[in-house]
Amino acid sequence: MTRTYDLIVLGAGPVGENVADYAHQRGLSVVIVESELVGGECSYWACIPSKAMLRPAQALEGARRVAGAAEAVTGSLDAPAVLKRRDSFVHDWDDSSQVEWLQGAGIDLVRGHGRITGRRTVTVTGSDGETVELSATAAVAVCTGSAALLPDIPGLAEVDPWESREATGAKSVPASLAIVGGGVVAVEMATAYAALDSQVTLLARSGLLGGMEPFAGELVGEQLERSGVRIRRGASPIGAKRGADGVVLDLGDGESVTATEVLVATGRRPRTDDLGLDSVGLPAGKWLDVDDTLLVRAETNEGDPWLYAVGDVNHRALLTHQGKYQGRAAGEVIAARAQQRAVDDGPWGLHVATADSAAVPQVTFADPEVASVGLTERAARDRGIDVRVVDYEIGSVAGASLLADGYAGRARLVVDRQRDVIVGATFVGQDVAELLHSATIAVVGEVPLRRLWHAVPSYPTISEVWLRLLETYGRPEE
Ligand SMILES: Cc1cc2nc3c(=O)[nH]c(=O)nc-3n(C[C@H](O)[C@H](O)[C@H](O)COP(=O)(O)OP(=O)(O)OC[C@H]3O[C@@H](n4cnc5c(N)ncnc54)[C@H](O)[C@@H]3O)c2cc1C
Ligand SMILES: NC(=O)c1ccc[n+]([C@@H]2O[C@H](COP(=O)([O-])OP(=O)(O)OC[C@H]3O[C@@H](n4cnc5c(N)ncnc54)[C@H](O)[C@@H]3O)[C@@H](O)[C@H]2O)c1
Repeated sequence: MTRTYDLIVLGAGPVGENVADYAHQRGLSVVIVESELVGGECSYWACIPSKAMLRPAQALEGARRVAGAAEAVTGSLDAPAVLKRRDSFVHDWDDSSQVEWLQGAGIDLVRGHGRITGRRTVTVTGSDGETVELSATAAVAVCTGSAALLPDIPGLAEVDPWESREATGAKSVPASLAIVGGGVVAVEMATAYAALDSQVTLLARSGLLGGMEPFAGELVGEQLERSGVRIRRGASPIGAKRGADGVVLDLGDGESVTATEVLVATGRRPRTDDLGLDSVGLPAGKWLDVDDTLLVRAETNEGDPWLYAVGDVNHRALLTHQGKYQGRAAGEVIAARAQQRAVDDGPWGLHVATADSAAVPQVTFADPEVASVGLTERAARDRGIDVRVVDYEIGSVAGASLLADGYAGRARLVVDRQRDVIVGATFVGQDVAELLHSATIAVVGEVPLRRLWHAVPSYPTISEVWLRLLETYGRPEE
């Protein structure tokens, strides 16, 4: 028998949960389909366990940088205790509390692998092979996320490399770890494992943290090297094999790297390969291209929109908070269209994810932290914006020097001169993560610099860097 709902959500990661919740709050009946754990990658194998592993290192380093406290720190991290605390944050990979939340929110759950079988229909195959047929009156939202992408390097798959799941879920710390990649996963895991006393080698083909302001990768790289990480810039393996001493990566220039384990952190692929997309004329294994209302741009939606893609799977911004933001818009717009209410789909409307292209915030939890929002200088210039950039050394701010002896960090504002507004901001330094939302509000709110002079930062906090940046930019003309 087919079960009918207004909305079927495929994937109960953070994004699917938000689509389901917001649509349900507007009166739609909703079923969510999950093949693994309710809470998704973020809760069990990504954001939460990685940050739980990084926080003890950050606390320890924080104390080491304050004379008086530093003398009280006599040892290194207790790896089993760090991993035990990580386990508590992922509830030992048990999703009962999140299932309880779904029940409380009035959302039905069907466990199993969902496949689209035609317009508004889905078949779910459970782990016992039993199937459940679902049909939607309004929409199907694909929120199936992404998985690690393994590059086509001869021998790599055969050495059973770690992907992000193994790195965030490890039960012990390998004596040495080679990391392929120089992006966020590579940098965060290098930080965590180096602090846990693993000998880490980073193979960063195109440097560190590409796509961010160049000084972010430079400052993070310098600190990683100070903490004992070997960084091989421009290096990428051309072959891999497992020997008696661990994995041997051939760098192709006569050199090789040997490590107990190798972590491959070279990006993501969409989880659309076994989703039945061909039944509605879409190719398998590709990112799903969407408009600002998260509606898939495809023939199947012409005249009768029903298929949405939200979160990582649409490749707009592979971040939990940004996917959840999309999820709120998608849940609302699906309900509005189902109830024939007006759709507010102009820029910054209730039913769109405008910030995806203008103001994506991200914190990389390395040492130093990298907190950025909006456009880098380069991206702003590429968009033809009349840009002026101001930089300031955060260590010169009283709040920063009190926070840590010898505080090192830098802030940058990217200003659109014509409109007198900030289009991008980057802060690199210890404990700058919580500073980021002020910049996000300035970018999204398009607050004129002239007005920002009236936003007075408290003394003595790191926020005073805002004032220093404005002073560096210059007081407005009368
Ligand atoms: C190591 C690591 C650390 C990260 N840290 C951060 C961070 O600190 N901050 C941040 O913002 N982002 C972080 N990210 C990114 C973040 O994890 C993703 O952006 C986020 O998980 C995307 O959410 P989602 O709901 O789109 O997908 P997912 O979280 O991947 O959830 C998708 C769900 O769909 C289910 N599913 C897939 N196919 C099917 C199917 N056919 N049927 C039924 N269910 C299906 C999956 O089992 C999964 O539960 C990190 C990523 C990694 C890899
Ligand atoms: N704190 C956070 O917000 C956080 C943390 C982790 C991950 N994430 C998200 O997860 C996503 C995935 O992160 P990621 O680090 O895996 O991907 P990424 O796209 O950020 O970085 C991939 C890196 O791998 C390198 N690379 C690609 N192919 C390679 C090859 N064949 N050989 C050597 N190097 C190669 C690239 O040059 C790049 O440096 C990101 O989009 C990120 O936003 C966010």
